[in-house]
Amino acid sequence: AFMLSRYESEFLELECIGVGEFGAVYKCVKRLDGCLYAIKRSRQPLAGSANEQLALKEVYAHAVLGHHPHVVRYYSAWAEDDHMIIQNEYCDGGSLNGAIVKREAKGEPFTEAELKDLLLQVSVGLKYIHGSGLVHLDIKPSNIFICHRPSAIVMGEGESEEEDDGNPSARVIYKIGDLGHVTSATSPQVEEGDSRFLASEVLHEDYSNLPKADIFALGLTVLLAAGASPLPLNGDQWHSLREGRLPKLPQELSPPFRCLLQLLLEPDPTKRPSARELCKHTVLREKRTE
Ligand SMILES: Cn1cc(CCO)c2c3c(c(-c4ccccc4Cl)cc21)C(=O)NC3=O
Repeated sequence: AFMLSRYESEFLELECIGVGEFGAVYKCVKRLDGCLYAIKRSRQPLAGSANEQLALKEVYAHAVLGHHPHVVRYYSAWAEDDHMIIQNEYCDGGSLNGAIVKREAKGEPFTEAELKDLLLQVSVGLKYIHGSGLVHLDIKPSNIFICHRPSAIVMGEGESEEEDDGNPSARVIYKIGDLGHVTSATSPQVEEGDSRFLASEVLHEDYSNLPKADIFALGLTVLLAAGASPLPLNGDQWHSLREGRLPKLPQELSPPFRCLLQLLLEPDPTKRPSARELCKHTVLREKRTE
């Protein structure tokens, strides 16, 4: 087009880092500030369509959620050339899904200490989202992004609002991303997320405990990081994963941690711990056992 779009004038596109039916995500550098951003460009949904609703809910959620260390940060969104564009924080460590694939390939699933760190960090992010009266509804490894905290203490004007989660030793920071399914926990318009991570009560349209559906999906997410085999989309295996039994794992986990994971997958959502309870859970708080 003769008129340079805002996307082209403000950003230099470095590489495509993801493609889906939604559109594509690019790693870009903003010409003005020289910083990296992840920018998703998707086809402008038809005005008044369900997809338009989804696109708007994503932007509303980011606007409401503001800044949190364990939620991917939102910078801007706009429409042009028949596309919707959202500019988010670029997480330099890829997605948790990518990390799981890499570790599996090397035959090194996450250790119990790493699994506890993952569960604790994502619980802190979920506590913030749930505390804002919202639910994510698409928690899964490909929607959790990794930032590598700089090893040296970065001098200079640190961002004051990023309160630390009190974990000085963590070199890896997990951030909840893709808010495309976020909705109100109390007056929800539920757009189901990935069926592999869907709690059975949501499949049966029981929306009375939506925050606990995020907890269920988080339980399956941690199990995958622990080395569980890929999750079924449907069928008998799908149902047996929702009867409260843990799938086979390639590693022995300590009984207290196994119990906690089992609780996350409880068929009865009221028996699953809340994000707030997980953040205080002794199993996750104790010093590293090894
Ligand atoms: C596929 N993919 C890869 C990455 C980079 C990981 O090193 C990524 C990011 C995002 C997103 C994203 C997800 C959903 C909506 C908007 C965006 Cl920008 C997708 C991403 C996002 O919001 N921030 C990212 O880093």
